[in-house]
Amino acid sequence: MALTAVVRIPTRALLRPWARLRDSALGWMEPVGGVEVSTQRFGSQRVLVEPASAAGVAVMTFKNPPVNSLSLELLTELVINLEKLENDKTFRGVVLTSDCPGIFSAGLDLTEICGRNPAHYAEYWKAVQEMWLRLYLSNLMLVAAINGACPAGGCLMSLTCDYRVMADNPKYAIGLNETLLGIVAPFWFKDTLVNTIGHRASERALQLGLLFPPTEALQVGMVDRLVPEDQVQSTALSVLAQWMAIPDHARQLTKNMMRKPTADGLLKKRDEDIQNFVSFISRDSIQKSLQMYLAKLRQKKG
Ligand SMILES: CC/C=C\C/C=C\C/C=C\CCC/C=C/C(=O)SCCNC(=O)CCNC(=O)[C@H](O)C(C)(C)COP(=O)(O)OP(=O)(O)OC[C@H]1O[C@@H](n2cnc3c(N)ncnc32)[C@H](O)[C@@H]1OP(=O)(O)O
Repeated sequence: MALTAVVRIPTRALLRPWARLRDSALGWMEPVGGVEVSTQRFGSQRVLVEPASAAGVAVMTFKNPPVNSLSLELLTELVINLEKLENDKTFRGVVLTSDCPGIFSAGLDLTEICGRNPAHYAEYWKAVQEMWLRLYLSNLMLVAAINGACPAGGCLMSLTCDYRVMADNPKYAIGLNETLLGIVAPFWFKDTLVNTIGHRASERALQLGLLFPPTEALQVGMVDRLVPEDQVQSTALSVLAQWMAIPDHARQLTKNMMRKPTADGLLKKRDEDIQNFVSFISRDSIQKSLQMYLAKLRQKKG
């Protein structure tokens, strides 16, 4: 029999200034107090959410081809779908994965931070902050099933998860490579990395913009497990099954205790962080670096 549930979407979620929702892409949303949805399969244009066969678990799949870059739309849909899962108390764990072959996520969408105006940069950065805060502090157990390349913002997204399973394919790499683009990983990207791999390894990785192939990523502690490509999702689901054995309240309080101080670092100065980002990214020299990097990416094929 089909499993269905009523999911309440708080209206406040619809009122956030950055979330100028493209309602056409979010067919399940209605600007009223709540909406009934089937948990058989839901989501939106760029984020598919499917309940897994195990009770209480969902798989969230990003499908923003060609490279799952974190566009404003994808970020918005991600946060809304996460909130929807959190409000539905039947879900306790989520696997995050990608529908783009060979790519988990190419990170921030460079077209959102290059050649736009300051108001756009501010709106976009607020959405990036929101994605990080929501994932990092989520009460749900999150496991990243990293089935492809995972640079920069893609890496950040996976680092917010409680556990990372990566495909053991030397073609893939993961890391915060911002310096290679001539930009700087902000302090909360850095803090997330430090909390995962420690200070010294982060200092080196961030300065050099290191992208670690799977074996090195495992060694440094950036991922927790490597498996053959076709077992990434099934392994992530079995990891979740183990985590589900822990009483939720104890695990959630522990997660919050570990992560809240880091999240507070941003929460205390969100507006200042947006201003810093806007003034940094608007510099001519930074825009030139980004344009050159994008041009190189585009030329690669030709
Ligand atoms: C003092 C200052 C203090 C503080 C500073 C304050 C603020 C901080 C400031 C800035 C912080 C910004 C933090 C930024 C984080 C980021 O995430 S930046 C993005 C970094 N991402 C990357 O470097 C990845 C780039 N992409 C790739 O390496 C490859 O595309 C891939 C390995 C992901 C996939 O390779 P392929 O399969 O070979 O695909 P293609 O390379 O051919 O790409 C297809 C298509 O997609 C376009 N594209 C790729 N990545 C992006 C992207 N991130 N955004 C937008 N578009 C992307 C690529 O150009 C191709 O386009 P077309 O040629 O088809 O048009």
